[in-house]
Amino acid sequence: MRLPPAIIPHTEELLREVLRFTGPADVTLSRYFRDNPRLGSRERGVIAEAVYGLLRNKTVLTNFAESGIGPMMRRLALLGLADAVGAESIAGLQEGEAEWLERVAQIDRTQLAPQMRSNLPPWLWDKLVARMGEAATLELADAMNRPAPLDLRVNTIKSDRDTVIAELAKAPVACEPTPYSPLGLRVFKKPALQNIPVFKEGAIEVQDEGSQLLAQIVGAKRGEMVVDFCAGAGGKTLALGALMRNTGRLYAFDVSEKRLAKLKPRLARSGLSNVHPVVIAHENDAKVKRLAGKLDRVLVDAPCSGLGTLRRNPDMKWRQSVETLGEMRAKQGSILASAARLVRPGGRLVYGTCSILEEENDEVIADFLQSHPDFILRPMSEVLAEQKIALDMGDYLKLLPHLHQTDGFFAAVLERRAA
Ligand SMILES: C[S@@+](CC[C@H](N)C(=O)[O-])C[C@H]1O[C@@H](n2cnc3c(N)ncnc32)[C@H](O)[C@@H]1O
Repeated sequence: MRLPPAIIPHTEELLREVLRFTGPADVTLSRYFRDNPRLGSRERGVIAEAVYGLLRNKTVLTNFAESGIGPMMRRLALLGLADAVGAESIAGLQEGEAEWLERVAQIDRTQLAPQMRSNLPPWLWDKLVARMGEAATLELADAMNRPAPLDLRVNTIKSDRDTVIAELAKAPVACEPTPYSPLGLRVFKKPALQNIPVFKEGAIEVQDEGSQLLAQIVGAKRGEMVVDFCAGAGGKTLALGALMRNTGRLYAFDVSEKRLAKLKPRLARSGLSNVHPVVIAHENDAKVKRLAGKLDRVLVDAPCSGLGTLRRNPDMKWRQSVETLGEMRAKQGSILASAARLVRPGGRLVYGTCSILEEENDEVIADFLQSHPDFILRPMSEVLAEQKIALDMGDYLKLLPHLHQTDGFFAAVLERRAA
């Protein structure tokens, strides 16, 4: 079925805003749809797919757009829409546009130069190729250019994985257990979860399998004192609280009151009562210092470039640069150093990011270990064995979309030497 012609100017206008990269694309999209309430759900879906497709394949599509006619933003909108729904579904094309889209559709994209095909910015392409070679970088880029499946985590305070699979089947939602996380389910079609009883009852939460694993390797146990230092909207906090069986004390710190506020309704659904959200002004806040040396486990899910989450946030690759990475790294080091003071002798500090870059990962840990001789690295292979997670890793957890079908994640487990 053909789409209404107004889809083209709407996509064009939205792209104009999104491609300024002044804020996250998903925020710009939500605002645009709020401001244009007459757009139906099908139209919104198509426009979003076109915009996200354009962000994913910007290098290739910008190159194709050069051969077209008419204003550049319209050409980009048409290419995004043609990739999303096929040129034959677009109504309101002007003279020559259908033929041009037909010519573009004939191009064999696998024959394009590797860097163009990767749709990565040159600085990122160069960095990844230097580390992993061209073939692996292309595989990684291809995997990051495909939308992520929907992963769920079963909340063991409320249910278990088998029960949830059976309950979802009634909805009906087909899913399968995730390969590595013992609590994960992968759903291939994206249902409206809000109306499904197991979601309303708090038995499931949306969480990428990689993110579930990061919470799992913290190894938080019943009755412990734990801090989630960068809790945000609480994805990992909720997983940690359940792993602690709703006992002990789990502090959820964040500098963003807005993000922590989003944790509240999730907490209410989860049935957890061991979580204490605390807004801090910065990583050296007095509220942090008061807990020095008292914690069994501290998780630092650090603010990062987000380059491991390109499947969901393809705009990140265009919003980051070598300069923003440098700023991020300084912040990460400072947060990790402050969080380390909370850990009791023998306690553990877990550092994680959703970045695939060594600058934000291995290098932050190397710097930390050099300046903190009272901490040692616990090899990830050992930590995973403790948690009975069948993943083959060395010193660190390094999850990659093309190898593990998760977002890109990094994690290191550090232990404070016993006094
Ligand atoms: C990767 S996100 C956390 C995601 C969250 N843990 C989850 O699983 O949903 C990083 C968080 O760090 C917070 N942050 C930034 N600077 C911080 C600081 N100095 N101290 C504590 N949190 C900080 C940000 O507000 C953001 O919510």
